[in-house]
Amino acid sequence: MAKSYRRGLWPFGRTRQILSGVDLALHPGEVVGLTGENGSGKSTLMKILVGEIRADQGMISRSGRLGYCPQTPLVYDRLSCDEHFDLFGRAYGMTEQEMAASRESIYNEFGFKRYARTRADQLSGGTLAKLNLGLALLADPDVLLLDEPSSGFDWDTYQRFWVLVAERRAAGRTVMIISHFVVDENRFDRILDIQDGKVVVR
Ligand SMILES: Nc1ncnc2c1ncn2[C@@H]1O[C@H](COP(=O)(O)OP(=O)(O)OP(=O)(O)O)[C@@H](O)[C@H]1O
Repeated sequence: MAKSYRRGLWPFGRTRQILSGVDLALHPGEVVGLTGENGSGKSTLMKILVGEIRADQGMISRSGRLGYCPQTPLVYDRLSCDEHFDLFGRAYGMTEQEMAASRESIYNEFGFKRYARTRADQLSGGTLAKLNLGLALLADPDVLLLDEPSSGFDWDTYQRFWVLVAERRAAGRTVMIISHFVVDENRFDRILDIQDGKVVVR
């Protein structure tokens, strides 16, 4: 696939090619890392994979349920954590029982039940990151796409995050994570690097 962005107003703007000839496939039961220098196109690629933006050229085929954790949390300032889970659960078509069970397990896993009724605009950055990840996990997606999910996490949450990723892999789910940390390298089955608009295996 290929993607370029136009900068400036038409007809004076210039087009900048971000991705060119990207070809990748994600398989069940694997944890894939996506790296690349700042501005290389990692978030752009992930946004294309989830359908948030369109590629200029190419074809994407998806199967199963997708969960997406964007780099900047997409939340509603005035809704509480509970209300977010409720809203997303309905959008996913989950029953009340399924949604409540999943929500409680996410609260327990990441230890933020005490903020269940706190509005998003009153959460700390780390708790907001937990909510962002929790919303992506809510419907137990087959494919989980995470754009730098752990940047606001404390050490304990960071460890729990990787346990959860390992559990998903064991359950045959796919996880793709944008990460800058070389220290995480051994946690991935494959690491893909974006270089000059293309995906290369590291
Ligand atoms: N909507 C947009 N319009 C114009 N240019 C954009 C747009 N979104 C991203 N870009 C540009 O495309 C390039 C790739 O951006 P992207 O966010 O995909 O990079 P990234 O690899 O995720 O970066 P980082 O590591 O800093 O998060 C950057 O130069 C960015 O400025």
